[in-house]
Amino acid sequence: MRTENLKKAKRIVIKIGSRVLTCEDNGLDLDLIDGLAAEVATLREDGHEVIIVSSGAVAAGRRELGIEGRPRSIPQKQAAAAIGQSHLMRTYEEAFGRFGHKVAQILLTRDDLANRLRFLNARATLDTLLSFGVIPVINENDTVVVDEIKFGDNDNLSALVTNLAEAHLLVILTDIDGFYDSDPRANPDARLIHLVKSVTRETERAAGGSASTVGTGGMVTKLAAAKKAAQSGVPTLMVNGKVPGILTEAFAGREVGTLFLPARESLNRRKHWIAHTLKPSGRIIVDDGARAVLARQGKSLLPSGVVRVEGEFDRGACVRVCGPDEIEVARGLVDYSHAEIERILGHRSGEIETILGYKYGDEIIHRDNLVIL
Ligand SMILES: Nc1ncnc2c1ncn2[C@@H]1O[C@H](COP(=O)(O)OP(=O)(O)O)[C@@H](O)[C@H]1O
Ligand SMILES: N[C@@H](CCC(=O)OP(=O)(O)O)C(=O)O
Repeated sequence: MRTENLKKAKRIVIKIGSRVLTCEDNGLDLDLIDGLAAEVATLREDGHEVIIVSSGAVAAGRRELGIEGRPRSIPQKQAAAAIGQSHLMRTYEEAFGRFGHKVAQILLTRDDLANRLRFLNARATLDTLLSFGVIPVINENDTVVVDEIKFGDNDNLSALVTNLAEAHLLVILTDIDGFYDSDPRANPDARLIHLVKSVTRETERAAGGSASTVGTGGMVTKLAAAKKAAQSGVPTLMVNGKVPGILTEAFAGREVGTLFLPARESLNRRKHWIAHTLKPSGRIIVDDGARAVLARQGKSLLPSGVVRVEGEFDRGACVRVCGPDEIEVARGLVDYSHAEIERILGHRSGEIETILGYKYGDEIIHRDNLVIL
């Protein structure tokens, strides 16, 4: 099953973490990058298309700037990313150049992917680069991001890129042999899990954060990424990128690292984008009855099931739908603004026009725009 999942993947996203790319002194590990380039070149020869999501800009740049530990302020981090990103690209260019491959830099913010037009543009650019045989190297545009438009970590970004590029496999390279039943740095008896059929709450409880000064998110964000990829119908392989030849071993069918299987029922690309790429701008609290029909019967959300609305948003915005216990059950695009929903909540759909004087439709969120979480 493992070999089949890997071999049949024509388009692969490979995420390389800061911990993999840097040495003890926090500079870029040039030998390691050369080794990875050789392995990726072999994957290309075997007919795979490869997109790299690479971290390491901040780590590489802070050494250049002589900053010890994590950069203390956001402008410091952004300055480190600016200097480190060009260093990173030069290193990839040289490493892949030895195998006759060209690389292309793509820097993204969450805003770029949340806007459907820019999302489709980014997809077309990626397709074009791949059709020219180029290896795209993607990172977050750290120099300009502020909290509101941040992916936050590259694990998350790599899952969104997997959906963007309609890739068939996500590979996460990190500094540990895979996913363990508890953080091996804290528990020496932790056991490596080779196969995760689905990321459940229990799986999530085993994941800890990052102990390093360069990594962001640790295992928590990696599991979240694997879960998002699974929802696109894509498996995720997590292996130790510090081990020379690890990709070759994995693709030869050896049981290395952790394989996360895709969900049996995957979301279509657009619904995945609604659930994971858009940032919700408010909440709609529904009653028990509405929660049950949304979750079990895949129905649209009607005004009669809404009890409260929180936040300010326009028609077309992405919002969270929560049950009476405030736990999020779904996410979707609204057909009415928060102000309109406040006026029609609790009413039957037939009354919308009388209350507002106009009507866009019977639903607050149509089922085509609604994703059950
Ligand atoms: N259950 C777990 N299994 C494996 N690693 C874990 C677990 N919980 C926490 N970790 C930590 O996650 C770290 C990898 O994440 P991180 O430091 O963010 O690296 P990267 O730069 O690759 O993103 C590991 O070094 C490990 O200490
Ligand atoms: N965009 C940042 C990386 C942030 C990040 O998620 O790092 P990591 O957890 O090491 O993948 C950089 O290039 O330094």
